[in-house]
Amino acid sequence: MSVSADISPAKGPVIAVVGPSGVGKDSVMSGLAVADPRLRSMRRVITRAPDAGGEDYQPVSETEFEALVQADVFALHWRAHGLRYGIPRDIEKLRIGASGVLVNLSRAVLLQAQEVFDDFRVISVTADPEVLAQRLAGRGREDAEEVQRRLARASLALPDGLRQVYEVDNSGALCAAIVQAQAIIQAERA
Ligand SMILES: Nc1ncnc2c1ncn2[C@@H]1O[C@H](COP(=O)(O)OP(=O)(O)O)[C@@H](O)[C@H]1O
Ligand SMILES: O=P(O)(O)OC[C@H]1O[C@H](OP(=O)(O)OP(=O)(O)O)[C@H](O)[C@@H]1O
Repeated sequence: MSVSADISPAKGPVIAVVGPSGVGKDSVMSGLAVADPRLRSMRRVITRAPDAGGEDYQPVSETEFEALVQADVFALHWRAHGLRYGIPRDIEKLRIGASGVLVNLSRAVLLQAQEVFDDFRVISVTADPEVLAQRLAGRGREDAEEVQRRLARASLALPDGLRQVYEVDNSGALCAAIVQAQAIIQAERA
């Protein structure tokens, strides 16, 4: 009788990149993904207008989003900023053979995410409050009122009970934050 070895490729961790609006989550994620092609990025489903710019996302209507919820398509979904966001269960396929899958999550769903994903890490991106205000205004995706609403949510704390949380300060140059995040990911891999 022969015993066959398990040769299925390993699954990379789910790496949540979190922090206040405008802190640089999408910018850090893009920089990490460019530097390491084995690091994948999860495309989110969002009830946002299709032409809003910024991250690559799948735009859907409220009705379409609700149909996806009912069809149990999402591993995680939440509401914030008047929008609905979903992470399809397909994220598990993206993990196969990857060094990790980056995903932009709400700080409010992290404990749930820790239960859903068997290998889950959090990179918490921070920046000084005045820097946040400048970046949000400079990005130009939201109007002034929405920028104020987002700034009011900036200090939301991370939940207690997260097992693997690492902080990256993006108050300065973006490349410095990317280097910090790379060091964290590589140290965890070693
Ligand atoms: N370190 C940085 N220095 C200068 N501008 C930055 C830096 N990081 C991000 N930005 C800019 O700030 C804005 C918000 O960044 P973004 O990645 O969209 O943040 P988030 O995804 O956290 O909302 C964007 O216009 C981006 O180009
Ligand atoms: O609960 P919080 O941690 O405050 O996060 C709320 C939402 O804000 C971010 O969304 P989005 O990417 O649309 O906005 P951002 O790019 O301005 O951060 C994040 O991905 C969450 O969906």
